[in-house]
Amino acid sequence: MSKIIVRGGRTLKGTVRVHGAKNSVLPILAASLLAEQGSSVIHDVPALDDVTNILQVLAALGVYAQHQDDSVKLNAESLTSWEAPYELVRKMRASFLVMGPLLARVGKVRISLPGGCAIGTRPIDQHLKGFEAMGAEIGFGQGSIEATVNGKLRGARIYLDIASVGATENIMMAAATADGTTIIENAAKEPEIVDLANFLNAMGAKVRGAGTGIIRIEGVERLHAAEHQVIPDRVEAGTYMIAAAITGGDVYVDGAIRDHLGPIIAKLEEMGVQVECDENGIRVCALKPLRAVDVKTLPYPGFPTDMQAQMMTLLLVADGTSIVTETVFENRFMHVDELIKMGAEIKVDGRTAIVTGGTKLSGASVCATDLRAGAALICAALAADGNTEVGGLHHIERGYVNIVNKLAGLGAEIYRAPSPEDVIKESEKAALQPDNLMKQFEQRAAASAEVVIRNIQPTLA
Ligand SMILES: CC(=O)N[C@H]1[C@@H](OP(=O)(O)OP(=O)(O)OC[C@H]2O[C@@H](n3ccc(=O)[nH]c3=O)[C@H](O)[C@@H]2O)O[C@H](CO)[C@@H](O)[C@@H]1O
Ligand SMILES: C=C(OP(=O)(O)O)C(=O)O
Repeated sequence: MSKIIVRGGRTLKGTVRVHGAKNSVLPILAASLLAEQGSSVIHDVPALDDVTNILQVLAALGVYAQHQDDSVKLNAESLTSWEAPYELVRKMRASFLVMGPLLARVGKVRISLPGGCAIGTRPIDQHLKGFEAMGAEIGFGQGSIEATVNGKLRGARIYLDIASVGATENIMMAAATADGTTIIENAAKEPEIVDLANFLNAMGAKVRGAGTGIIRIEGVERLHAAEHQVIPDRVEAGTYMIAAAITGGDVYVDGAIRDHLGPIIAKLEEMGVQVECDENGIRVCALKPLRAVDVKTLPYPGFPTDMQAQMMTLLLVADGTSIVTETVFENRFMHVDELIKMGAEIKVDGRTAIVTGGTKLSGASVCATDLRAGAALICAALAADGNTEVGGLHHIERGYVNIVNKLAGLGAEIYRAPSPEDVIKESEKAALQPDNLMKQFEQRAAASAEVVIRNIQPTLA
């Protein structure tokens, strides 16, 4: 198993750049399915496992994708399938975001039910309620959902029981080319919803009100390809802000957007961390002892659940006791047991964790149980005495581009120790690179030429 190894105690200093937002790029790539004409170009696409995965799902549906640096060009003019392969959907819940665009574009979709995962059961009833209200017929069988619509989807008024990010996105995409107007009430307000709406509008859609609780989508005849720059990742930015604060450091997070990080900034300031924002990024400086604060996760603009685990690690080094309440997912305290291995004092009671600050953290062998739990363990390791080995890297690599290099660039003592299987996988991957394939071909050609010459020479002699 590959591991990240951190020797704690270094103060982080310098500048770190934030990549494009995972949670924006996934629905935006799914939305590219809606373009009947031309090639969409998406900029600042982070090189994450989740991105590779959704691109594979799109490829299986007939989308032709080309990478250039951190941009991706996608042509969805000729779709070839309406079935998202089980093997790919199983790997990533967000694959479910192709359901809305496929229903709109092809009128038919088969996709496996996304399972629950470490952080909660994560049902999809609100997505399906929206599609049904728009005229789709939904059937279940053998772990899959099949949805069909007779003719076109129809605009509808849809009240979401929960302001679900994924359901809001899926319904927005389905509604973009529906007959008539769709109104989503109690819609999610996250910045990623606004980013998706901007992309859809650039494709010719008429989406109004994204970022508020009521989104109005006037269906248009068809959508075309568009160019779009993904917003910076607020969770990645927030994670580096916490990493800076937990080491008493001074870090400029290049690309972080103040308006997307309101609750993180507010909590850091309540704790006594100095935060300065300008139009290009956010500087975090934590020189004084930190104060304990209470944190409750809520849908945007509340404190993001995706920052709860990282924030909890910062509370461990503050003076006093803090209460952390998780209201979005029912099982998102999996990092607590791992933090306890590092000497943390945390008591969990249902959806509340009582965090005793000021206890000394020490290095241990721990494992990421989900993406943000992994980020939190790395933050804790930066502040701990001695070496920490963090396993479960496949979770972390879903959401952080080059986390090891970025932290090392800020002065952390951190490296990635690959497993023997990883070394083999890397050499297999390298062998498949076009340059290396050509070299292998040339080597084989030279070797066989040598054999031929050796075989021929005695005859000639
Ligand atoms: C790829 C992506 O963007 N992922 C983010 C998205 O996930 P995702 O879109 O899956 O999260 P949702 O907003 O849908 O989920 C919020 C809550 O609603 C519940 N729910 C959701 C849908 C539904 O049909 N029924 C239902 O009960 C979920 O179980 C959860 O308890 O928003 C979450 C909440 O900010 C973030 O943690 C994830 O990082
Ligand atoms: C929970 C997360 O992502 P996903 O919805 O893709 O599982 C996350 O980004 O923290």
